[in-house]
Amino acid sequence: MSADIIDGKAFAAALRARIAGQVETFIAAAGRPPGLAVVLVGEDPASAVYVRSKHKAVREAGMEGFEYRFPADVPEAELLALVDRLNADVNVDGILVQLPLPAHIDERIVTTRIDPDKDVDGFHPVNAGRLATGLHGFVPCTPLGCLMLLRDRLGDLSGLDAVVIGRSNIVGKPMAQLLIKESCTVTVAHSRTRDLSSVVRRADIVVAAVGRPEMIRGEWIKPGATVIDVGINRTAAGLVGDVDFAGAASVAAAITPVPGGVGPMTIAVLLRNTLVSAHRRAQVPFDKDAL
Ligand SMILES: NC(=O)C1=CN([C@@H]2O[C@H](COP(=O)(O)OP(=O)(O)OC[C@H]3O[C@@H](n4cnc5c(N)ncnc54)[C@H](OP(=O)(O)O)[C@@H]3O)[C@@H](O)[C@H]2O)C=CC1
Ligand SMILES: Nc1nc(=O)c2c([nH]1)NC[C@@H]1CN(c3ccc(C(=O)N[C@@H](CCC(=O)O)C(=O)O)cc3)C=[N+]21
Ligand SMILES: [Mg+2]
Repeated sequence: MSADIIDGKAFAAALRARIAGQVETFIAAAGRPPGLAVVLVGEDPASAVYVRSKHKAVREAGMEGFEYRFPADVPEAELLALVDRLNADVNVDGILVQLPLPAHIDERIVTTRIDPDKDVDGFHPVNAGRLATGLHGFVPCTPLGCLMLLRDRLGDLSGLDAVVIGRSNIVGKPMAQLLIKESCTVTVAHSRTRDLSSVVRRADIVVAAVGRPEMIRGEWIKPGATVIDVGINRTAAGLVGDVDFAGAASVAAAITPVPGGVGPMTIAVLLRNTLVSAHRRAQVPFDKDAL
């Protein structure tokens, strides 16, 4: 193995410590803590684990967490009524409805009901549009976390060839938007891409967000590339990413592990977005780029 391992867990811990410091300053100025509401529908064990670790991180940062749980068969209208109440609650700066939702609930309707200025997930179409057009708004946590790791590692990304594998609204598309903004030459691959290995082969930056265990092979990676593995796959062998880690690590310059790479960044950026939201809503000045 020759690649450096990008320690997302350590980077996220340092970011969370800086956030905790800024939370104290915010409380002194605003007289209340930043508040994040997390809504969980159903009993999916993986979702329950994420929600618990989000909550722990919220409290450790000195923020206030509001947690709501519904049974899997909750009517959509009841969920929307909660979103309306949270939109109106002055102590709530951020609202996160854990996805996926049960099949009888339309995720688009729920996501679109959240006030875009409390949408710390960055999933509302208004925030997607803001990102696409260069306006201020919330950027989805996972892609922004990936970008922070890339900038920390590579500095200026301009002119680099980047390939994003996956085109979901929550990871692939916003990741591509961020890399375009960084002046990378961006290719977005997906299930209909022909000859994925050749597409990956030319990339200086590979971001894998597919949801298929170890499908991005080490032999596809250009020597010296930086590999960001977003995938979280539970297999008999344990938690693995979308990248063949051992194979890729023998040719890449740097690679994120799973676990301990992108996942912890997602949670740290969620806290960051909530802190930014609190400052905006309370009209307390804040330099988010200094975090
Ligand atoms: N670490 C973290 O914080 C997070 C991790 N994740 C993980 O990231 C992964 C992706 O998540 P998400 O974007 O929500 O997933 P989706 O299932 O929404 O999207 C998967 C994407 O991968 C593409 N794809 C599927 N099969 C192939 C293939 N054989 N070749 C090329 N592309 C393919 C799909 O293409 P098409 O559009 O054509 O169907 C689609 O665009 C998952 O493992 C998920 O668990 C997700 C969010 C946060
Ligand atoms: N509204 C919404 N917002 C989300 O941001 C959201 C969501 N729904 N639904 C599910 C996905 C997935 N996601 C992860 C968060 C943290 C880890 C994480 O902390 N992973 C650790 C440990 C993983 C483990 O042990 O299970 C790691 O990779 O090291 C992973 C994945 C957020 N998501
Ligand atoms: Mg659904």
